Amino acid sequence: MTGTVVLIGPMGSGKSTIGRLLAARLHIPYVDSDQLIVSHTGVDIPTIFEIEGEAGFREREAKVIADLVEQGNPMVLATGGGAVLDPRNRSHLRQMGRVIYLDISVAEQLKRVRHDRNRPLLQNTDLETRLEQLARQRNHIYQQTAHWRVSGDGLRSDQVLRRILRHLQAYPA
Ligand SMILES: Nc1ncnc2c1ncn2[C@@H]1O[C@H](COP(=O)(O)OP(=O)(O)OP(=O)(O)O)[C@@H](O)[C@H]1O
Ligand SMILES: O=C(O)C1=C[C@@H](O)[C@@H](O)[C@H](O)C1
Ligand SMILES: [Mg+2]
Repeated sequence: MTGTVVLIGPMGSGKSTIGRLLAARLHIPYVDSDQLIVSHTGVDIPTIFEIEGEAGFREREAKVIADLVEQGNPMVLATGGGAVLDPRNRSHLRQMGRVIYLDISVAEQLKRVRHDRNRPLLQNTDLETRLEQLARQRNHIYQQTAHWRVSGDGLRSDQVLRRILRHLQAYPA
């Protein structure tokens, strides 16, 4: 049942949290595109946005994802919330393996990201309005990009993990 699993979805949907758990269960490496960008640049994501703008960050993100496709080894890849905006990334992610959309409501997102300072798109703005706007812009893209969607609302990480494992078992690579 192993093969690469890619997690996509909005900020706070749990891609990084569940990605780590899933990789441990599948005994394959965990890779986080946001983390790779941070380790390559040596600065945090807000600093990259400050210096290079969102466009600069997106170019770095596309490069990291293109490099991962080349690797070809099974992994669990947690993507950044905006990775699917670039059509090159959408095609690369589907090439890598099974793409799972972690879906959560804005209400649940609000609870999870309210105090987080590490997400530049959510700073200095009315958080709820911003999250709703992003959801309108992006949710259909997550849906189109993914092979499967799992709703995480009201579920603990271990419960989401169990759902994903059941799905992967039912539909082996
Ligand atoms: N199932 C869950 N129930 C409650 N809280 C959760 C759950 N999954 C993750 N969280 C919490 O929500 C926050 C965001 O989770 P996480 O960083 O995994 O999201 P993400 O999808 O990787 O976001 P980003 O796109 O910004 O990287 C963390 O504080 C995490 O502990
Ligand atoms: O939703 C987004 O556009 C982002 C989500 C984060 O994972 C980071 O990739 C960055 O903060 C941008
Ligand atoms: Mg993350």
